[in-house]
Amino acid sequence: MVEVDAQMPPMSEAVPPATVGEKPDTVAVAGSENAHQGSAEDQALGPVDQGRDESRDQLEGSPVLQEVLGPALEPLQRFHHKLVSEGLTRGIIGPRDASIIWERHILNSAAARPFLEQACQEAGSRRVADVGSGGGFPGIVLAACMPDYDFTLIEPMERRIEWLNEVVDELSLRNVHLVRKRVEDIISDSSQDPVAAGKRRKGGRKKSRAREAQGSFAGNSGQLSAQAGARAGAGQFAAVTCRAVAPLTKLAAWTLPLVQVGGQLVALKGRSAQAEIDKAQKELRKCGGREPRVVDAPVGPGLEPTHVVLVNKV
Ligand SMILES: C[S@@+](CC[C@H](N)C(=O)[O-])C[C@H]1O[C@@H](n2cnc3c(N)ncnc32)[C@H](O)[C@@H]1O
Repeated sequence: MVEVDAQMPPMSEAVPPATVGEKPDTVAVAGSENAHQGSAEDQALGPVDQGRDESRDQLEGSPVLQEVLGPALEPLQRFHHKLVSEGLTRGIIGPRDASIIWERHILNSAAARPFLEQACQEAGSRRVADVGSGGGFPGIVLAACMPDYDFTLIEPMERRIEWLNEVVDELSLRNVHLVRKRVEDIISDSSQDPVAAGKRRKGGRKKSRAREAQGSFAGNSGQLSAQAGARAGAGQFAAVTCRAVAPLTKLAAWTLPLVQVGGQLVALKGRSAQAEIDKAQKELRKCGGREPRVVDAPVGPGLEPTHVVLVNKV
């Protein structure tokens, strides 16, 4: 069993300075760039069992995978294979991740599914955004598990977008749109809020135009698509999910503006979830978040549950 704690490392380690012309990939976020000290996900998700066999996934061949993932198991096996064979060298997983990809990353991501289905049903839409998808957690896993839902994966780093685009093609996912932007830029570019719009103007049109030119990928096409970019904006999603991106004090403003009224934030979090909520009360309310709460999310039979923070948008 793996202890899962999706508490985020300090933002200085996690947020790439994404101005145009800069290479965000050179900033340590996750994977090989800081592999010598463990990936950001390693740091974010907590300690792992030191005595295990590092070369073989602990859940390989387990009936739990079929039971939890159902028809999504087949595409996710391909994702698992790609993570094992290329993930380390491409900076997607850390050196200690190979034996825990199923539980710590794939099943952990899939645990958000029932909460997203419920949120979408209540909001009357099937549009979901994953903010800071990294190597595809939870967005790729959820898109494979929920083929009738529309997923927009928001990720600013070029190298990760390239990886995600390959994954979308190799898994034949037809319900994924990739948007290469920082989420706060998406929000300010689409916001009707005069304060946010004012900030945008002050921030300079040049920079913002250039960022737009970075564009976005439409899933399963491998091509740039302006349409996919236009789909991501304030108030457009029934549910927004995320994992290991930022503390709730920051996530409030990075996620709730994307959620439509009547929708929900569904954030995968670690054991400090309640403490994060307590700290972020003011920020959550300011962004229209109500009734923040932590719920246990089953990961699979015999596996330790994870935690999900739910926040209603009013
Ligand atoms: C620690 S990684 C987590 C990745 C993935 N969610 C997971 O659980 O494995 C954080 C991710 O958030 C992305 N990120 C950081 N700042 C962001 C921002 N302002 N907008 C969108 N994504 C951001 C990073 O590029 C990185 O891929």
